Amino acid sequence: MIRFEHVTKRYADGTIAVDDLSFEVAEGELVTLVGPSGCGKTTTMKMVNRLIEPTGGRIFLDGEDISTVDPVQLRRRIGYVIQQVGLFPHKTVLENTATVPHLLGVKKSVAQQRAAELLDLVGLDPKTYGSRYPEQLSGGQRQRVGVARALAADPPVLLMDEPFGAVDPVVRERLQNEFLRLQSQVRKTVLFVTHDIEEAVRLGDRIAVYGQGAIEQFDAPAAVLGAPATDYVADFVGADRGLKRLSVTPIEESDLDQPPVVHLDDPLPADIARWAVVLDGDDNLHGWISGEQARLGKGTVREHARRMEAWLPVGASLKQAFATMLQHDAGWIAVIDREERGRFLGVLTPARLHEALRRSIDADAQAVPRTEVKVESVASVGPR
Ligand SMILES: Nc1ncnc2c1ncn2[C@@H]1O[C@H](COP(=O)(O)OP(=O)(O)OP(=O)(O)O)[C@@H](O)[C@H]1O
Repeated sequence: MIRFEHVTKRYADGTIAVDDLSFEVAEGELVTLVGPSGCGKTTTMKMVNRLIEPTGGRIFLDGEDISTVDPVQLRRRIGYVIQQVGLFPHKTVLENTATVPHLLGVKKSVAQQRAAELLDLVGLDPKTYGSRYPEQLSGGQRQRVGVARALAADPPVLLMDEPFGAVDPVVRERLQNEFLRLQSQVRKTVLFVTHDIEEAVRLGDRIAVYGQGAIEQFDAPAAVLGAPATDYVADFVGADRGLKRLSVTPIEESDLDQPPVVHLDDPLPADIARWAVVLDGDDNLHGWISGEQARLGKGTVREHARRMEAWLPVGASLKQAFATMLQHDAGWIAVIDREERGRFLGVLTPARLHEALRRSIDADAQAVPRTEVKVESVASVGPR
C-alpha cells in the first residue's frame, strides 16, 4: 500500500534526515515509526503526503509513484493527524470535523451527518460536543476531534505524527485503547510516529525502529522486544524489555491450569483441597469456593459460592493478567473465551504467567513459533 524505495532526504543545509530508506506498509496495517528526536521520523512521514519532497528514491501509494500525483489530489487520500491538532477555533466541533468533506463538495447536511457519526466513533457524543468550540474541550477530547476530522473524508491512509504526545499518561493510554478499537473497525493503512517505545509496541502491527536516518529493525513488536536486531535497538527498547513483552504476549489456552471445578447446583463437595472454580449450568464462570467453606457449609454450592472478579478473556495480554492479579490481590485469575459471558477455559497462575513470558522470549530469540517451544527447554537457563 505504501512503499518506500531507496528514499533519501538531504535538506538544503546538507543535513541528511533520511538515508536510503526502503520499507513497505501493507493495506490495513499500522506501522509505528519510533526513535529518538531528530532521527528522521517526521521527515519520513511528510514525504508521504508531499509536504516534503525526497531528494532521492521513490514512494508508491497503492502502486502509484506519488511524485506523479498532484499533491492536493494526493492529500485527499491521506488523513493527517498531528500533535497540535490545528482545529479552527471559530468553528464548532461538528463544523471542524465536517471541514474536509465540505471542501470536497459534499452537501453540508450530508457532511455534518457523517461528522456526527465520526464523533460518535471516537467516543464524543455529537449532541453534547458537536456544538462546542475547541477551547471548550479537554486536550484528550481535542485529539479525538483531530482523529475524527482526519477520518472524515474516509481516506485509505492515515498519517499520525505524535497524535497523543500532548496529553497526560492516563488520557494517553485511554486514547491509545480507543484508537486500537477504532482501527479494528476502520482498518486504515497507518503510519504512526512516536518517540515512545511503549506506545510503538502497543499500537503497531509492526515497528520501524529508527537509528540516525535509517531503520535499524522493522519487525513485529514481540520480535523487536524479544530479539533486538542490533545493540542500538536493544538499548533503545531498554533493559526492561522483558516487562514490556508482557503487553505484547497474549494468554493462550495452553498457558492455563485446570483446577477442580464444581457447578452451582452441586451438593457441597468434601474433597476440595484449597479452592474450586464454580460454573453455572452453561459452564460459564460464576465464581469460586474455598475448600474450607465446602467442608463446613450445608446445602449446595450456590449458597456458598463467591463471585469471581479476577478474570480475563483468552488473548488478553500477560500485562493485563498481571495487573488484574494485583488489582484484586488474587493468587490466580480465571480465563474465559472471548464472548460476553464466556465459557470457562482454565486459570492462569503466577507460575504459568512466568512460563508464558519465558516461552515467548525464547521463541523470539530463536525465531521459532512460540507454540513449538517447550517450557522445559528454557527452564534450565535460569533468570536472565
Ligand atoms: N527544514 C529543515 N532543514 C534542515 N534540516 C532539517 C529540516 N527539517 C528537519 N531537519 C533535520 O532533519 C533531521 C530529522 O528531522 P525530523 O523532524 O524528521 O526528526 P524526528 O525524528 O521527527 O524528530 P522529533 O521526534 O524531534 O520530531 C533532524 O536532524 C532535523 O534537524
